Amino acid sequence: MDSFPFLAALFLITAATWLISSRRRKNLPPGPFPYPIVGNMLQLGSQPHETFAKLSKKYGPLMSINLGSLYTVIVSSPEMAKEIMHKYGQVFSGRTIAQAVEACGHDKISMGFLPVGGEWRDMRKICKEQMFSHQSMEGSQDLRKLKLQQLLDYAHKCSDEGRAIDIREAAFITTLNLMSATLFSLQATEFDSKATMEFKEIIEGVASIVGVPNFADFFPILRPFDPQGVKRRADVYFGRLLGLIEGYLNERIQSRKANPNAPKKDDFLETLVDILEANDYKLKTEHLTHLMLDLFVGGSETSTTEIEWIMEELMSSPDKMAKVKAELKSVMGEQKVVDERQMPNLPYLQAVVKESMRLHPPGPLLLPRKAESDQVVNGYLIPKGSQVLINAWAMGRDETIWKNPNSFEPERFLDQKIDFKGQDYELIPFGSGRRVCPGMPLANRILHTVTATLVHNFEWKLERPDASDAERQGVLFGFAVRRAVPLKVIPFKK
Ligand code: HEM
Repeated sequence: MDSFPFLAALFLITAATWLISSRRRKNLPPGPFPYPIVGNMLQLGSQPHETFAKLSKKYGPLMSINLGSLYTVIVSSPEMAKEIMHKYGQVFSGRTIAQAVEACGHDKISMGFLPVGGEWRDMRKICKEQMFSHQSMEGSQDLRKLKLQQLLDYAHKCSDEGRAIDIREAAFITTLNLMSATLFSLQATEFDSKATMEFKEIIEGVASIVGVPNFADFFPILRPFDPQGVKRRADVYFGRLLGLIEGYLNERIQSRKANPNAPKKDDFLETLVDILEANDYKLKTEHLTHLMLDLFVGGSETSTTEIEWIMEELMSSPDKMAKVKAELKSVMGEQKVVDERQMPNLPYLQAVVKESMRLHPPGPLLLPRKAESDQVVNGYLIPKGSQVLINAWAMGRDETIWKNPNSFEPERFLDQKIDFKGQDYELIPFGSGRRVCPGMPLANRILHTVTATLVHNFEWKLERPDASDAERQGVLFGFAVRRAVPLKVIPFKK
């Protein structure tokens, strides 16, 4: 019995030494000491992207860690990101599947999680050519204008009552409304209507489950037992959201049958019904309902989080806020809601959005990729099945790439052409390559128009100007990395 601690220590040391030496033997990317069983999980801390950024300074831009039994490679430089997402893009085009994503069989049918193949290609094609094409984005912009007007009305009401607006809350509802307008052309709802609230509750539920660390993802042996109840809860939320989407789709199919000559609507639902009727693709109704789920979940948390960061940065820099206001005034004049066509005339606003994305990419580690086969990158072997995380946050804060990387300086983007569309690897909040975010054209419009509407029409004061910097910059890691304390600001009419 007395010898137990000694034997246990001996076992741990032997296992760790074996893990490290096997890393060296196979020439895997270097990384911190992995403990047996847990690997490096205890080192992650509450902000894994920041921990990885620090570790990569020691171990390099291609570093490996063990998350339980999930072997993971972390990429932290634009050069290595280009290798992974472009040069070897086909190899690293897979996704690791979290247990939550298995809810309602989502992983087997979802564009966001299927491996690159026929079904995935068809859905990407529908998104690119039909839903997010320039033409369909232009076609649905008047519907989005109505939703921005609702945000404006709500802000006026708060201003009249001297009430603070929770920016996250208002951005979430507006984003959902803008997405519902684009996807379903839902009639203008009240700002806090029942339908919007139901969507909001479900999507927040999905995001909170997908964002929570789940032991079963790191120790697959636990998956059948679902020890944290993640899969059970995800089944409920995914089921409710799919039910709502199916309801909208069936309604549209029925109304087409009832009025075959009625004019078509400018929305994605109409496109989906056309696709189902024409049967051009080998896709079933479920592919399309799960696709809608991906779009709603993928688009709302991310956009909402970013709008809150943009407003936070502008509130912290009154001089930059004044510059955006002046630019908006010169372009919009007395007009209240910005027209999406005016975006090219607002270079400073565009620079503000880019700068916020550089400092606060909503998904700092993007969406996990997976190696579909063994691949040597920069002299190191990345074995088949490895999870690959791209640390976009670390690249955005790298002092070898950006001057004053931790300061909010939108001006840096005025005299250079760097964009976040996936070609400039130092700024890739939307990813890059085959799996780059398909919703970028809509996200781009949402971020700019919501910010413009808020900034142009009001002066803003913090509800709690005495809050410390630590409180204001504190973050919560999850599906998207957001402010820990919601930003609350009071609007004043000009
Ligand atoms: C600020 C807003 C947004 C950010 C920062 C963002 C970011 C991302 C990132 C990093 C990826 C993974 C890219 C990769 O692996 O290379 C992604 C994928 C995806 N995004 Fe977005 N996104 C945003 C908005 C949206 C919107 C508005 C939609 C839809 C309406 C959307 C739908 C999706 C989908 C479906 C995927 C999966 C694509 C695939 O795996 O093939 N996202 N997004």
